[in-house]
This record gives sequence, C-alpha cells and structure tokens, in this order.
Amino acid sequence: MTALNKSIEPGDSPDLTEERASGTFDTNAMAAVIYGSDKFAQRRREISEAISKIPELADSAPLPFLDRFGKVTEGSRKLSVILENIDKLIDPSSYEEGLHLYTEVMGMEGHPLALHEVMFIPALIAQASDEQQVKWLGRARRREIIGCYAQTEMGHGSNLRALETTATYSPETQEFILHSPTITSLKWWPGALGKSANWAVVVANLIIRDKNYGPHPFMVQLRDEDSHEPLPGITVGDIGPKMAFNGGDNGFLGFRNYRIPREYLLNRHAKVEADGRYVKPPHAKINHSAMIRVRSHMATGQGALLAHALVIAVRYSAVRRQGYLEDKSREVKVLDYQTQQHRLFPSIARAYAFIFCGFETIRLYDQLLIDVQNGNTSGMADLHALTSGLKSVVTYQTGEGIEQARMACGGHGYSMASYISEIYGVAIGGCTYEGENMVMLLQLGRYLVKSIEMIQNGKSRELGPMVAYLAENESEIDLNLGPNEYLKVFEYAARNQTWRATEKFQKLRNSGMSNEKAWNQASVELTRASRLHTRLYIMSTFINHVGSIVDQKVKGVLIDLLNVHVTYEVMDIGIYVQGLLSSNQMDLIRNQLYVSLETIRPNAVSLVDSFQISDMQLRSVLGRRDGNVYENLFKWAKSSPLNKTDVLPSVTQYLKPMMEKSKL
Ligand SMILES: CCCCCCC/C=C/C(=O)SCCNC(=O)CCNC(=O)[C@H](O)C(C)(C)COP(=O)(O)OP(=O)(O)OC[C@H]1O[C@@H](n2cnc3c(N)ncnc32)[C@H](O)[C@@H]1OP(=O)(O)O
Ligand SMILES: Cc1cc2nc3c(=O)[nH]c(=O)nc-3n(C[C@H](O)[C@H](O)[C@H](O)COP(=O)(O)OP(=O)(O)OC[C@H]3O[C@@H](n4cnc5c(N)ncnc54)[C@H](O)[C@@H]3O)c2cc1C
Repeated sequence: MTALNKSIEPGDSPDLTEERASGTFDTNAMAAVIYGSDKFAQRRREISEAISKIPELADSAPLPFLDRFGKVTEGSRKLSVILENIDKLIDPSSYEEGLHLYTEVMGMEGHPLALHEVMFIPALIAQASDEQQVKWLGRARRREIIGCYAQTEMGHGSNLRALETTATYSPETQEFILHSPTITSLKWWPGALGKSANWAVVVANLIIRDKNYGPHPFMVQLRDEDSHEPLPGITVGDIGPKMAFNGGDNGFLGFRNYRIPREYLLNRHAKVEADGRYVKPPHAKINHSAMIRVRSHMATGQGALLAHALVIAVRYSAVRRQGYLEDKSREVKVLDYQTQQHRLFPSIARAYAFIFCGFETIRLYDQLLIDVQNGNTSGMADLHALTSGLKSVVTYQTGEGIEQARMACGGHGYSMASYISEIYGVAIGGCTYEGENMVMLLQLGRYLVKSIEMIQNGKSRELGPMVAYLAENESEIDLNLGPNEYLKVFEYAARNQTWRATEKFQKLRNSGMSNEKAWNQASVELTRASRLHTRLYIMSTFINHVGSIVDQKVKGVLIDLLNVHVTYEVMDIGIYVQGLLSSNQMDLIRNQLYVSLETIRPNAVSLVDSFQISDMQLRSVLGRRDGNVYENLFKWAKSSPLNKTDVLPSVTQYLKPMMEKSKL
C-alpha cells in the first residue's frame, strides 16, 4: 500500500517516518486543496523537480553566509539562469508558476524582478490604456525592461495626498515635468529601484495650470537601456541594509525637472488632453489599484510564510527530544508537550485559514479588475475595506506565529540555520508595506462606522453581506458548539465592539469635538472593531471552504483543524464575549481546545508536509524533509566563512597583542 504521506523516503529520521505513518490523509490530496487544484499542486512538484536538475539554480552558498553585495549578486546571477531555462521550467504565461519558480530559486530575500512581477506589470495591466499596453506590457513581460513601483517618499508613505513629487503639465511641449522639490520628496523604499530597475511606475501629484489633481501614475524611464546609467535629471540609488529583503535593492529616487511625454501618464482611467484639459477617472481612488491587488494577494502570501516557519518548527519538534513524560527510559519528542502544541497548532490552522481566505480575495480582485475595465467601480470600496483589514490582521498574526515557531525551536531557532528569523523579517515587513497596519485598520474602521450609520438611518437592507450581521440581534448560543456557533460568538464580539466604538466616536463628535479629534480619540476602539470584524471574516471563509471539500479524509482532518481554530480564536477574544458566555461556557471551550490539540497531534507533520515546500525553498537545516538535523547542523556550522582558518586575522591583529600585553 502506498503511504498516505508522500514525503516518506528511505534514510529519513525514524522519528519523522513514524509521524508520517500516523497521518490519516493523502498529503497530495491536501496539497491540491492548498494550491487550488490537483493540476497546480502537481505542476509545483514538477517545477521543483525540474529546478533540482539545474545545478546553477542552487544557492552558491547558504544565503545567511553571504554579505549584502553577495546576496544582490546571487539574485541577479540566478535570474539570468532562470531566464535561459524558462521554457524548460514553467509556462511563462502563468503568474502562479512564475511565482513558485522565483520563490523556490530566489528564496525570500528579494531579487531584481520581485516588484516587476508583483506591482509593475499589474499596474500596467490595471492602469495603462490599450495603446500603452502595446508599447510597454509585452516588453515588461519579456523582461526586456525591469520595472518597479515608486510611490512612497522619505517624508510620506501613509498619507498619499501629501506626496511632494510633482508632475507639472506643460501644454507648450506636451510633456510632464517631474520634480522632487525637497529631500523629503525623494522616493524612498521602492523595491528593485536602487540598482536593478530601468523603468518605474512613479506616483506623483498631477499639476495642470497650478491646480493639483492628486496622485497619478506615470511611466518613467530611469536608466539608459544600454549603459544602465541613470538618465540626466535622475538621482537614484540603494537605501542600505534592512531588517530583511537584503537580496533586494530598495531604492531612492529624485527628479530634477525631468521631462516625459504626455502619453506617459498611465491613462486607462484619467487623461490629460493636449491642451491641458483633465478627463476625470470613473472613481477617485482608481489609481490605488496596484495596492489593492497586492493587498488582495497578501493573505495567501503571508499564509505561505507562516507555513514555512511551521514546517520547520513542527518537523523539528518531532525530532527534538528533551525531557520525559511517562516513559522515563526515553526522552520525549517536544511535540508531545501540550505547551508546544498550543504554541504551534493554532498557527497551522491560521496558515490554512489565511490561504483559503486569500483564494476569496484574489477572486474578488480579479472580478473587480474585469468590472472596472467595463466601467463598473461599485465594488471598489468594499474590497478596499476588506483587504485593508485583512492585510493588517494576517501580517500581524503571521508575525506572531513565526516568532512563536522560532521560540518553539529553542536555541537552534535563534540560529540562522533555522532560517526562521529571515522568514520573520520578510513577513513582518508586511505590517508596514502596502499601508501601515494601524492606518489600514482605520480605513476599515471608516467603513464599519458608515455601516452602523446606515443601520441608525433605517437603511439596514442596503448593507452588504459582509456587514449585515451588524444589524442583527444577538441570539442564545447553544454550547453544543459547532463551528457555526463559534461564528455567532465572533459576530457578537465584532458587532458589540463596532457599535461601542462608533457610539464613542459619535458621542465625542456630538459633544462639540471636531470630527478629526473625535475620530482620533475613538481610534484604538475602532481598530479593535476592525480586527474582530476581519477575524470573523477569516473564520467564516475557513468554515465555508472546508464545507466545500470533497475528499472525505482531507475534509475530516480539516474539520479537526477548524476545531483548533475556532476554539483558540474564541479563547483569544475572551474579553469581548464576557457578556455572552458564562465562565462555565468559557471553561468548556477551553477544554474543547485542549481536546482538539490532541486530536490533531497525529496529523501535525502531515499537515505541514502538505504545504510541499521543498528543502531548497525552505533553506532550513532544522526543517529538512528527512529530519536529519544534527549532522547537518554541524556541517552548516563548519561551512561558516569564519571557519575557513583556525586563527582569524582579527585574533592575530588585536586579541593576541591584547592578551600578550596583559601578561606583562
Ligand atoms: C515578493 C514580495 C514582495 C513584497 C512587495 C512589497 C511591495 C510594497 C509596495 C508598497 O508598499 S507600495 C506603497 C504602498 N503604500 C500604501 O499602501 C499607502 C497607504 N495609504 C493609502 O493607501 C491611502 O493614503 C489611504 C490610507 C487608503 C487613504 O487614501 P487617500 O489618501 O486617498 O485618502 P482620502 O483622500 O482621505 O480618501 C479616503 C477615502 O477614499 C477611500 N479609499 C481609499 N483608498 C481606496 C481604494 N483603494 N478603493 C476605494 N476607496 C478607497 C477611503 O475608503 C475613504 O472613503 P470615505 O470613507 O471617505 O468614503
Ligand atoms: C519591505 C518594504 C518594502 C516596500 N516597498 C515599497 C515599494 O515597492 N514601493 C513603494 O512605493 N513603497 C514601498 N514601501 C514603503 C511602504 O509602503 C511605506 O513604508 C508604508 O506605506 C508606511 O508608510 P510610512 O513609512 O510613511 O509610515 P508612517 O505613515 O510614517 O507611519 C509611522 C507611524 O505613524 C502612524 N500613522 C501614520 N498615519 C496615521 C494615521 N492617519 N492614523 C494613525 N496613525 C498613523 C502609523 O500607524 C505608524 O505607527 C516598502 C516598505 C517596506 C518596509
């Protein structure tokens, strides 16, 4: 009989083989659920296999041993190998296949095409007119040019309206003149801008005859296509090392009265006629679409990062033995400790939940893109509110989960051999990029307040399906709790908090305070409402997704995982449900959580194996598929550049003389 867990191979650590043998479901079938289809899950495996056959695609050294220069060079080197072999590796027209290829080969530390694929091309698709797409999109897709998305400035990121870069229209020459008037107006942070990109989508305030029409996207050539030297009028460079993404060249950019043709305003939606007449877009915020797209993809992306950390921590916890339970003759796998399970299993559930939730937001974005191309912008506000909350909650919880995974690996978790700190650095960047989390929670807060105001004005029927629960009365909770009852508990918490926060804001405003001051004084409560609303959404998409699964064994284990999720989440928001649940009921839920941790235990390794993250992609000694951690940890340490010689020059130059002097 073939094993249900497809990761078993001869030579593996017996501890991991034992774990895999206890799995109750087919990990390939689970991978099909995680990656949306059996076909794509299979393609991922094939792509990984094809990559492994091209030795030049392997890291030339463990990435943590490379310095910044080495990391940036390594990314470009591998990119050129990828492009030479691209047809052998993927269907180049598939975004998903490309993403898998890049993630596997490049790792997560950044590379010259990261922003090209994630923002530059999507911005062209959403914002360039048909003629502009003919001009640039093909070139971008063929990677004849490398692009980035340059919006944030040194002085402003969250508050777009305060960007200082201007694009002033000159009707005489039919050009826009891009200018950076101050130090703080320098573009600052855009990925791949520093050294790699030769073109950029630049967001600048459009000025026509002294009137500011707000931020608009412009296609701007930064560097000569032959020499790669910055063009006259452009100041560009790298912003230096960061917490993570050090294989990437996030950059700065300034303009000195830099002229571009009128046709370089991305003008699918807004236009400037030759005489300077402005043609308004169908929605004031349509220029934000590249951001909405990334935010829509963030739940899946962050779920995948959390998954990376959990693969490492769960596998390692199954081979790490420390201390005793009942059997005093052999130390126990640390995964058998309830505290370890409590640390890791709710995060496994969240990783699955985020990925499933991401399916939904990506689908909503793709639909919105079609609608907007057809002139229908009515879905923009809803998706903006939803993805604003979602990006904030998933990035924060992913960061929490990764950090717990690191601690769950003890001392070795702190070593770069675990690679978890790199994953953490990358993931936690998501709390900031695409809109700082508090700022984005408050965007959702605005939407929730407006929803409550609709209810107060007797317009409950006009509420969208995602906020309809705000108008409902709470019902009794039956504590023969199934997932749907937990959903009701969450609805109660989110509804109560949203009403309380809104009423606080309204009361302050009605007391004569300005709108802005009242908003600020209610803002912590509003962010709490936004988080609860978003967590409710995540839970409900998780429940719906599990309900739709056909494979009964896969569905069975996902129901077990859902039980971990709903009980953990409700315990976590206990303070918001005190008015609904008695302390006896809370105890009952707490016990259900502990039972669900035990239930999921035999499937823990199979659940993380199902993410099918190859060793190459994982880059972790602790998380290796074969579980042979210790001998490889020693090998890894020996490969440290510091161990190339027994006596370092720094010892000869400084420490030896110091010790010699002390002897006198
Ligand atoms: C391989 C991995 C690579 C990782 C890649 C990482 C790449 C990172 C890239 C970046 O970070 S790019 C830069 C991202 N920057 C931001 O996200 C900036 C955040 N700020 C904003 O998005 C906006 O400033 C804001 C906070 C949303 C406010 O918008 P605005 O400045 O336009 O404010 P107002 O004029 O006050 O308007 C508010 C009004 O508009 C509605 N609204 C805002 N955005 C949208 C939208 N996209 N769609 C629909 N509606 C929108 C908002 O809800 C308000 O509506 P009302 O409440 O007034 O009705
Ligand atoms: C790894 C990484 C990659 C990036 N890539 C790009 C890129 O490719 N292109 C690009 O253009 N940009 C990029 N950025 C920039 C990023 O989008 C901004 O840093 C982000 O939007 C936050 O803006 P800020 O840095 O100005 O923060 P600030 O707005 O200055 O935030 C500082 C603090 O002020 C608070 N705050 C600000 N406004 C409010 C408010 N209205 N209400 C309450 N609190 C508020 C915030 O919550 C935060 O605590 C990247 C950033 C990082 C970290």
